[in-house]
Amino acid sequence: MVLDDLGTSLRSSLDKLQGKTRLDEDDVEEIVKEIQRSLLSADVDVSLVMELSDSIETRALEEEPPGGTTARDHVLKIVYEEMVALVGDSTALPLEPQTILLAGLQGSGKTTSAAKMAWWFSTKGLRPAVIQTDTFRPGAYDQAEQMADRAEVDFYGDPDADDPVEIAREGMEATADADVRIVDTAGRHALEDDLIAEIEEIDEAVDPDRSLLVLDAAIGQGAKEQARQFEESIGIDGVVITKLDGTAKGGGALTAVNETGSSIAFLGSGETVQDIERFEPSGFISRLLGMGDLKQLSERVERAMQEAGEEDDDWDPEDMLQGEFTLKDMKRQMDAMNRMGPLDQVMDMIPGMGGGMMDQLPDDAMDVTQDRMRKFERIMDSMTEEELENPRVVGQERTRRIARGSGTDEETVQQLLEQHSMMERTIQQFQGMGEGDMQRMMKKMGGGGGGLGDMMGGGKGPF
Ligand SMILES: Nc1nc2c(ncn2[C@@H]2O[C@H](COP(=O)(O)OP(=O)(O)OP(=O)(O)O)[C@@H](O)[C@H]2O)c(=O)[nH]1
Repeated sequence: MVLDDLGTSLRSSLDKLQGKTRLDEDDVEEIVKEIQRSLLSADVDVSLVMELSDSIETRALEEEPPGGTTARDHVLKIVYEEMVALVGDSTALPLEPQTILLAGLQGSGKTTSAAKMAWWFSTKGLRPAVIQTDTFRPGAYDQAEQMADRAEVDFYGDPDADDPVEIAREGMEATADADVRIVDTAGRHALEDDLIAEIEEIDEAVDPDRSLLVLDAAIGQGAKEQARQFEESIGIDGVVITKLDGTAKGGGALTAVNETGSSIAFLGSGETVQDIERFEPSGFISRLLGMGDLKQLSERVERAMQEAGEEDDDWDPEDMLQGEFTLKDMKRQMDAMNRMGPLDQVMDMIPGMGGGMMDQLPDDAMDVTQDRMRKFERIMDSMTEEELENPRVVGQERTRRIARGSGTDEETVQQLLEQHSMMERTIQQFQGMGEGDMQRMMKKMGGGGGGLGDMMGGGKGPF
């Protein structure tokens, strides 16, 4: 993930301030050095690193912490504010009808991002369309069409035409019904003059509301020059960072954001159309600093719950908070969890659980959890309807039968039943609460006591 290393090292130097009420120059110097080291090793441009660390240093030494604030919280707040300002302190893309032009070098991920963004807008109730103008790369048309199909969004392209400007113009007419039009353009190996001339013409033809620069997270120092050129030719309003699922550090993208005076718009982290997140500066930096990101988490939970419910017409998550919590409900919750994405990503969004906690778990801890979830699923598949509805009927004999039928052992069946009663107790506590208060629910999840947090190994459950 971008600047992962920065998050980890910052947290450890901030932790050294624990208990202190006053900061001395040595403390500040140490933290600033840590920040510089991490940013530079993440490929952020040197002058930008100096600028950022200077302002953190000055503020940490000059600003008086408000009464009652510890030295650690004071520095954390300053680092947070400066980092948010660095990545762009507003959300680059409003949720409204608009035309978006995508620019970037070959292979940066424009075509994939066009479909992903279209999918994202469609989940927000807008009608998107992708317009493919890449006549340069053979196969670009088919790839774009297939991805738009997977995203279930409108698509326009013309495999027989060879003038991208003409395709763009016709595409705008053909997609007049769409709310959000995303115009994909051709990339080249490097910033050649003809690429710039072509994108300027497309820019003129479609007159976009926003132009976004698509950057591979692996790009290093080259980002600055690229950003400058695109900024000069078409004006850049935001950056889409792709391939964050790889090992890249993403520092170059931050440099591009700074160079264009824009913000990060989207983060791409995989090859399927759903692997995208709208960038929210405060949430992102909170996550980086180990403060959690409740907003993203609640979006994911909501989506996963919806998807799990779509396949099961009789199920309404609200019911769970009213009546009994059966093993069937638990199974649905597990399904929903599986849909939320890799557990370590989800964990990072939970306050108090993310931010480095994962680093401290043994490497195979998550595998054990996933493995356990799969076993639980098999066990539930071997249970009768009656047992699923009322697990209390499962005595020793039935436990033996279920263990045999599911190819697991009696101990695991027992653990499942214990897990269920723990979750049932937690759900019963929720039943007394007001309407879906995510914040409190998440606290529960993170704090142990039988909720989803336990299922992920966060509490004292059987994992
Ligand atoms: N792992 C991963 N792969 C990605 C991501 N985004 C794009 N890719 C892959 O990167 C490759 C290039 O992506 P494209 O979307 O074709 O890139 P492009 O910028 O349209 O390329 P040109 O049309 O040649 O300019 C493809 O194999 C994509 O599947 C991502 O977020 N994660």
